[in-house]
Amino acid sequence: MRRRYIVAIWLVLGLTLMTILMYNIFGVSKLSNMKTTFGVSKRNNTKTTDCNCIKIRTPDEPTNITSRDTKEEKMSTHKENTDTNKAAEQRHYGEPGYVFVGTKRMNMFPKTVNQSDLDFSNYFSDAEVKKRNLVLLGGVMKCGTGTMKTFLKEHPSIRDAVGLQVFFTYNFGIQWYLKRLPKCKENEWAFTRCTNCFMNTDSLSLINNINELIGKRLKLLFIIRNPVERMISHYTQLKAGNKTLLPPIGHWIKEQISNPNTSGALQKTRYIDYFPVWYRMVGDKNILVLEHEEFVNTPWIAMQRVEKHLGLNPFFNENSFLLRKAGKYYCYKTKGPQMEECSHNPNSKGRIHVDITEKERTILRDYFRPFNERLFKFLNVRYKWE
Ligand SMILES: Nc1ncnc2c1ncn2[C@@H]1O[C@H](COP(=O)(O)OS(=O)(=O)O)[C@@H](OP(=O)(O)O)[C@H]1O
Repeated sequence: MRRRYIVAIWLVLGLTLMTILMYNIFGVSKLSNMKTTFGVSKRNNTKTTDCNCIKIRTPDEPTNITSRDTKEEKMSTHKENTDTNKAAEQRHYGEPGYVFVGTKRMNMFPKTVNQSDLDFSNYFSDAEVKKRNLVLLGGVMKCGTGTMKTFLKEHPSIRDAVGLQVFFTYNFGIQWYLKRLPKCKENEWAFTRCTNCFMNTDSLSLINNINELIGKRLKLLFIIRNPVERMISHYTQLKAGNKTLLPPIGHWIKEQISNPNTSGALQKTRYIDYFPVWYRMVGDKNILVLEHEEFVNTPWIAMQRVEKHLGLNPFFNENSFLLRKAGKYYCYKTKGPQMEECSHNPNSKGRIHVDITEKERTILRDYFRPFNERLFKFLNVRYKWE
């Protein structure tokens, strides 16, 4: 009899334990939308009842979201543009989420978004939108864009559109961008950079739409660099972030050149493939292309070109910059308590490049020569890139 009681007690205990376990598993499966797909926190795809967040789709987001939402896509560690664009298609506001830019996990969603925020008129009137002057540094990655941003921010007529950096590669809906553009007075410019926009056709169409909305007040800025050096810089950056998987530079170059249409590194460096479409989009007078060597060696000349391009009052001159002893790069000069100082660490950007043989350099040089020739003709310049 006593034995039966003990068995019964064990049964009850067992059943309770099983129920708790089942409940937990069920609960977890309900929350499985917290898993990541395409590097996007799926929390943002859940309905109100599941996670207490609102599913928001802005009018200009693609409509095929639901079919994509159901797919369990494996998260890859390395996301180039194609993947990030796919990711953009299923992005929604809601609880904080994140995206992967390359392998970097970045927070991107505003913490709270009210349903009413969907109403465009909550932000600004049509007339106000037209007051946004935007200057976009559209690339190219590894050509000095970070330093250009540091310098430009010093100009009294430039307003940094902080929240926009890099995000033009994603389609969050046009309001998302417009909302983050600071209001500008007549002679002021909101500035942001988007180094990956250069060869991203989705960015291009998004930017084109924004340009239309702001009354074609968009000016574009690009910095380009000797393609061989840009490739080595690109590889050096990859190497710094991915020490094991990357082949030696010689192999990497061969790999890129045998897959020219899928190599993001080559695409970014074949400048002539993308400039015509940018020029067509904004017209010749709204686009300025600078060259890396000039920017590094005589930043005041490059910055004066930018001022002229934007119709700004002269602010930068040779005296605005400081080259520290044994330093490679100029910085913007400020007055410190005792002496002239740099507004930022000029060595915060710029890596020591990996070694590369002359033969490997020649392979790159030969590959890019015809593209460079076409570019020079297009831009009507000739850089010393050999
Ligand atoms: N102070 C200063 N002045 C002018 N130019 C500078 C400066 N610091 C860095 N650099 C150059 O910028 C290169 C990095 O380019 P980006 O800032 O576009 O890189 S990134 O795309 O944001 O990663 C960087 O490339 P690497 O040296 O190949 O790393 C430099 O050529």
